Amino acid sequence: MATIKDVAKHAGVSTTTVSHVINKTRFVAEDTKAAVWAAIKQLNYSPSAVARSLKVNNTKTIGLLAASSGSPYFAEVIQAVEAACYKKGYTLILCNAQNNLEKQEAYLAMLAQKRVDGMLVMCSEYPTPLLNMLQNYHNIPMMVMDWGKHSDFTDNIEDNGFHGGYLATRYLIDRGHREIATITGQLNEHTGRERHKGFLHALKEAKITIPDEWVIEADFHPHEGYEGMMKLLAASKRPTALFCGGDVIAMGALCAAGEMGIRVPEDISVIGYDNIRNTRFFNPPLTTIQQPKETLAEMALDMLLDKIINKRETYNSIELHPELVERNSVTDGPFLKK
Ligand SMILES: Nc1nc2[nH]cnc2c(=O)[nH]1
Repeated sequence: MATIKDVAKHAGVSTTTVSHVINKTRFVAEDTKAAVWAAIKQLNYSPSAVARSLKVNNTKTIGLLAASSGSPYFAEVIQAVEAACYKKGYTLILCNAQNNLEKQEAYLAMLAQKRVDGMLVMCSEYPTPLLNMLQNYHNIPMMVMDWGKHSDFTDNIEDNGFHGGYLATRYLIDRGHREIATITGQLNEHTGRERHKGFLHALKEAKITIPDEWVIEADFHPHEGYEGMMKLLAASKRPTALFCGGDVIAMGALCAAGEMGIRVPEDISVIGYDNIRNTRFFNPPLTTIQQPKETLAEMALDMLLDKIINKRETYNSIELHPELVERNSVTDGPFLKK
C-alpha cells in the first residue's frame, strides 16, 4: 500500500506539503496541489485516519450508546443520527447495549479507548448504576437524548412527552369521547412515563374518571398492544377510544381488534404516538402524535458538536414539540357537541 512518502516522492514535494494539501491546513500553490492530488490518485493512496488523529487530537467519530435498534422508533432515530453525522463529516459507532449494565460498561470503555470525540446516549432507562457509569466518563462531551430532565453533567433534550400524551387525550375528548382507555409503554422509561402522565392529566382536567381495567401498563411491543386490546375487549364495559403510548402498541391493538371483528374507528377509536414511518399504511391509517425524530437527532448532534468544537462548558437543555397527525383511526364519540 502506498505511503505518504511515496506520494511526496512521486509529486516531487515534501511529506509535510502532502499533509497540508490533504488536511487543507496551510496555503499551497495550485500547481503543487494538483501534482499532489495526481500522485494520490495514481498511487491509489488513502490517508491514514489514525495518523491524522494522532496529529490533530480528534478522531471525527461519535459513539452512540443505545438500548437497541430493533424497534422502528429507535431505528428511525438512529438512522437520522447516522445521516446527521455523515453530513457533518463524522463516523458513527453504534453500540446497542440492550439495557445490559455489563454491556453498557464494556461499550463505554471501548468508546473511550477509541477516543471518540463525543458520545450520544439513548438508553431509554437510567438506573443509578448506569448514571454513575456515565458520570465517570464526564470528561468526554456527552448528550443524553431521552432522559428529559436537566442534568448537571450532560446536555439533554426534553421531548415534552407529557404534552404529547395530553395532546392525544385532549384530541379524543374534543372529538366527543369520555370512555377512554390506555395501553402504555414501559413506565420506567421516560417516554412511556411522561406520555402516560399527560394522558392522566387530560382526563383529570376534563373531570373524567375511568375504571382501573382501562389502564393497561404494557411495553413498547406489538404483542403487548395485541394482548392489551384483547383485555379491553373482554372488560366489563368497552371504551369508545384508546390511547396507545407508542405506534407499535397501536399496531398490535389494531390487529387484535381486526381479529375480533371490532371495527376501528367505528367501534373504537385508536390514537398512537411516535408517527413511525409506516403508520400511514396501518389499517386504518393511524392518527398519532409526531415525535420529531429527525429534529431530535440533528439537535442532539449539533449540541454535542458545539461542546466538542467550541468547548462549551455549560450544560444545555433543548425542547422538542410533539404535534398531532390526523389520519383515519379516530372518529367522533358519543359526547360530541355539534
Ligand atoms: N422502547 C421503546 N421506547 C420508545 N419510546 C418511544 N417509542 C418507543 C418505542 O417504540 N420503543
